Amino acid sequence: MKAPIVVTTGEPAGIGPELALMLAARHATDWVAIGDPELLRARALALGLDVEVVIVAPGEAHPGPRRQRLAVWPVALKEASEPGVLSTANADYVLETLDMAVAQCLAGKASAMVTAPLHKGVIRDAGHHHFTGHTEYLRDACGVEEVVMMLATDSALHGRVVSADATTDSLHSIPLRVALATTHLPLREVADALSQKGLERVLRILARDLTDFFGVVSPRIAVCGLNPHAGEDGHLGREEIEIITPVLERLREEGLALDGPLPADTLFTPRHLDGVDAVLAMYHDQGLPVLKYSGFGQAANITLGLPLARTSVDHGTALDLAGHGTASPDSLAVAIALAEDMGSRVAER
Ligand SMILES: NC(=O)C1=CN([C@@H]2O[C@H](COP(=O)(O)OP(=O)(O)OC[C@H]3O[C@@H](n4cnc5c(N)ncnc54)[C@H](O)[C@@H]3O)[C@@H](O)[C@H]2O)C=CC1
Ligand SMILES: NCC(=O)COP(=O)(O)O
Repeated sequence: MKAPIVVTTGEPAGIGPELALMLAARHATDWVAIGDPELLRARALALGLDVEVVIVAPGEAHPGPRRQRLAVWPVALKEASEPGVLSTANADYVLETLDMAVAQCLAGKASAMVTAPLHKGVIRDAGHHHFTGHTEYLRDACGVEEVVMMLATDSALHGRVVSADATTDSLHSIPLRVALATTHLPLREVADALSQKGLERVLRILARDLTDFFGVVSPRIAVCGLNPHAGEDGHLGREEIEIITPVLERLREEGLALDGPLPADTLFTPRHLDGVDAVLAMYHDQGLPVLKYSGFGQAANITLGLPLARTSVDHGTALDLAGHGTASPDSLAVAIALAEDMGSRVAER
């Protein structure tokens, strides 16, 4: 029996639980949700979604795909949850769903994990002061030194090369993969967090996983500078000269195809993206606004460098929409489809 993909349902006050239910209402699903079955039943009832929530023992196989049925490996809420209302009491519940997913993936009982959004702030407020996101939590849970966050628009999930039509003047038609050199940290700490060693590790993971998971044989990666105009020859910052360029030169000697460091403002234009397989941005809000402008709601977030396959949605908890049934489940569907593909490739390597 094939191990199922598991979908952690995320922050119980957010849209995660209802997105899982919406997909189960529309399609015959063969993945297993991890979360509180009573929460899911209550949300289904409130939203008028005709979905039977079936409890399965953790690690056990899916009972078989059928539309309007959602299989769940149960984790109990710490207290009842209202849509849109955060509670620190349920932070440990959210983390327990992740721990179950990791343990079952590493034990071979799950083939990949997909995460619905959690709320980073409420988990920190609950006392997990070092928590910054799934990406870093999974890195530590899996005991690896470095991981890479990459988001990809749906159209960039498969196929060899991100090929921009040079005559296109809109980003909307361009498949994009955007990876980050740093993830969740205050902007004022970004420059200090960049190092030659870290950047080299990130580029090696990115190049390897573009090949392993996306079938790109010799990936070409465009690397952003950190500073305006990529530092303007040192007049607007020295990170390009002291950190980024030496790493790129070293890795080019090994045969990696790396462009840059390039000014980030013009890198994200059709001509510069032509033939590029992924962009490496130096920080979260340098790269992700472009990705989201290009394909918000139709993209997936992938953690590269883990010993398991993990994908996620491209959005957050959307507390403003929770409980209304109006949020789009499309990104979750994209993330699940990608996890299917990645899961089989992780098993091969
Ligand atoms: N993978 C994850 O667990 C992620 C978690 N977050 C967390 O989510 C929380 C809220 O973050 P925000 O920055 O407010 O971003 P957000 O994505 O939750 O909301 C931004 C805007 O997008 C809308 N939106 C989000 N998802 C949507 C969907 N599926 N369909 C339609 N509209 C949607 C929201 O209504 C809101 O107007 C934060 O704690 C953040 O850290 C954010 C991104 C990813
Ligand atoms: N904006 C993407 C993001 O914050 C993803 O966070 P996470 O998957 O590490 O929780």
